[in-house]
Amino acid sequence: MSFMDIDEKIKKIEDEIQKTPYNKATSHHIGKLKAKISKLKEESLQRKSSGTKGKGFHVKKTGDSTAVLVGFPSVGKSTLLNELTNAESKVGAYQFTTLDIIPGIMEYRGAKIQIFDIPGIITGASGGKGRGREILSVARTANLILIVLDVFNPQHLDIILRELRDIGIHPNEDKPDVRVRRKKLGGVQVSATEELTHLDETTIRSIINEYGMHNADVLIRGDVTMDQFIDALESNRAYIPAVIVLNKVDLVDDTYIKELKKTIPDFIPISADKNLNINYLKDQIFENLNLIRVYLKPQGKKVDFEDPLIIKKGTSVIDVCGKLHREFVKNFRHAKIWGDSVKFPGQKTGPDHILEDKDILRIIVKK
Ligand SMILES: Nc1nc2c(ncn2[C@@H]2O[C@H](COP(=O)(O)OP(=O)(O)OP(=O)(O)O)[C@@H](O)[C@H]2O)c(=O)[nH]1
Repeated sequence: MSFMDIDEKIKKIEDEIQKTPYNKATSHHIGKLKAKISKLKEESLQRKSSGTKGKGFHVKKTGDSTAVLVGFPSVGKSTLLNELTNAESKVGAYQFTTLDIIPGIMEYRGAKIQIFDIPGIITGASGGKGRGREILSVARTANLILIVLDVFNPQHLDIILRELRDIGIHPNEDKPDVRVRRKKLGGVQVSATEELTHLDETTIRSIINEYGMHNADVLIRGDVTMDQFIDALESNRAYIPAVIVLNKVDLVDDTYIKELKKTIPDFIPISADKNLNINYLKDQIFENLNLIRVYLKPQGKKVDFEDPLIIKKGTSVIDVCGKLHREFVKNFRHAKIWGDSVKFPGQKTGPDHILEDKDILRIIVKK
């Protein structure tokens, strides 16, 4: 099947969905059609990326975590990258100055966060859509997406979100909790932990069948929608937190910003050029990456406040031991902690204790 065939096929099925009234009796049919579309889109994506293999949008990751800047040309991504990081990205007074992926390192609260600038989301006539998508797929590998909007073009947000979704990225969404276990016999058995208001068993079966499974146990947690259920069956989905950044606010007044707040609920207003609100943005990047700092206190030594260990929120004491040295895991006795995660300073904890930002940690091992 050529690209054209795939696109046409998708269009045809979309038209059919449009024409089909949605009700209990048609739900399973619509589910099947949506699953077909999802599979075709996946096929088209796979081809686009294999076609350009080796041309190199592979970016080396360094640092504790990575974020990527996504936006239209000339919204000020290069300027912002230069403000946030040590990179020296070219800033152009015309569009399309950024043609490569430019990485920079932002040092903040002792963490080294790698930030990529990728070319504007619409890459223009020469780039073509396929290449644009290819580049955009770099976002898939990031831990955080920074959607950069120009203050005069807030409507770009919807386009960006759609483009991201088209390549399987779901910004700010939780991964649907759906487990499917194939079996040899017994048909499709569905169990759910709560009432499903968007899906019935026939629809679930029809979708599962479309994916070539006729015997399987399906366990669903949460009231998932039909689209979420289909997404859960695709392996290629990325659920990544995103922050919306509104740049060039130096060009408008407060009333303008207030108006925008009515249509875009959550954005961070900044001016990359005039250095407005950049520190707050750094703070929000750190927060949304879900990072915390832990200061280590080696036995008989002072706390190392200079070089904190940067870890993910939710990390336990024993996970930290694993990062440091396997001896700490093997000979772990207990930990002593000073900070927000404990009731009193120097409290003894076990291996499963979850650390919090700015905790001081001392690991005590068996002699
Ligand atoms: N007034 C104002 N101008 C800005 C701001 N940030 C960037 N600019 C200007 O906007 C223009 C585009 O900035 P770039 O940083 O090159 O934009 P870009 O998004 O990297 O553009 P591409 O490389 O084409 O993708 C330049 O003339 C910048 O000086 C800002 O906060 N306020």
